[in-house]
Amino acid sequence: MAEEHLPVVFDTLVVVGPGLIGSSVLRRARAHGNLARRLIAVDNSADVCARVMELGFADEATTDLTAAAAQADCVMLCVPVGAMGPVAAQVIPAMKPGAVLTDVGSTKVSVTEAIIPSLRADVPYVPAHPMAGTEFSGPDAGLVDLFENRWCLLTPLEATTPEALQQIRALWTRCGARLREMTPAHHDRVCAIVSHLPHLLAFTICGTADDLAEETRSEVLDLAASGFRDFTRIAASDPVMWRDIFLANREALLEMLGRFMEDAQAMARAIRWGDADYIVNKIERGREIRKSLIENKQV
Ligand SMILES: NC(=O)c1ccc[n+]([C@@H]2O[C@H](COP(=O)([O-])OP(=O)(O)OC[C@H]3O[C@@H](n4cnc5c(N)ncnc54)[C@H](O)[C@@H]3O)[C@@H](O)[C@H]2O)c1
Ligand SMILES: O=C(O)C(=O)C[C@]1(C(=O)O)C=C[C@@H](O)C=C1
Repeated sequence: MAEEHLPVVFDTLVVVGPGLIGSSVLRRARAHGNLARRLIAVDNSADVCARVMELGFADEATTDLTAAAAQADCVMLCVPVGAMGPVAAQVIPAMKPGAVLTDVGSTKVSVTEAIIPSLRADVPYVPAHPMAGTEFSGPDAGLVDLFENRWCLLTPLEATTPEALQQIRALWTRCGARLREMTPAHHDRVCAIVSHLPHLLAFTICGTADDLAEETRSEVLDLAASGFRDFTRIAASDPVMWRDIFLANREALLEMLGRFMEDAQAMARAIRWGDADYIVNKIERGREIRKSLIENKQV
């Protein structure tokens, strides 16, 4: 059967936090009609709720979290990772028996540990993380095809029933994503290197260049060419989201930063001693990685 003719995965889908990720799911659900029949957005900002209604990608937008949760067949938490635990503690007691809880948090150990204490035996929980995004945030930033061909990582737990896992798999597949399952700890190590460390480097290099510009009272940043500009795109990301991610994935991120600093030292040594082979080998590995991402349609 063609995807658009499939029965909906959920009757009522409640998205808490209709920002970049939440509003992209809602836009996709609205456009394709095969995720859910009724779409409710919940946000603690009345301005965001008003904007959601203007943009028209939900049937209802409300600040009343528990009233919305009581109507849900699925609640998807799309708030910053530091808010997941407190929001889940409010949502779960209000949910119908059998309704599914899921989240999209960028870290999985901290988020699952924050949610598990509030879980009920009759509310299955499926942790998920779509590996897609931009540097923008808020309800205007969402894109209907944000998840097309991107990975969505699932970290099922004891509290994940096979039926709920199937439903969340179907939801992300219908958003266009490819799926992988792994443990929360493995997820956090992988994301520390492919997502969290690159952001840390981008924030840091922008700060270093800005300090230099101030010290030398010169035009350093005016002359930024595209190498530096590529760092500034991710450095423009949301401070609350990234503060929460860095603090939530502290151990894995510090481990990857340590490894990176050792490798950067090795590069410094090769430059100092004129070890051209070392330098060329590193650059060639970088080119290979870029090529394989392009082949995998991840660029
Ligand atoms: N931005 C990305 O690239 C990306 C990618 C994958 C996953 N994620 C994860 O998705 C989640 C959302 O990220 P985003 O980029 O969509 O953020 P966003 O800032 O665009 O949206 C978050 C929304 O949550 C609302 N919110 C915050 N606290 C709330 C609370 N306590 N109750 C109700 N609403 C609340 C905000 O008002 C905002 O509308 C985060 O956990 C993030 O780690 C982000
Ligand atoms: O493309 C970007 O701008 C992103 O930052 C997206 C990105 C990433 O690092 O790849 C950021 C955080 C996520 O949890 C998943 C995806």
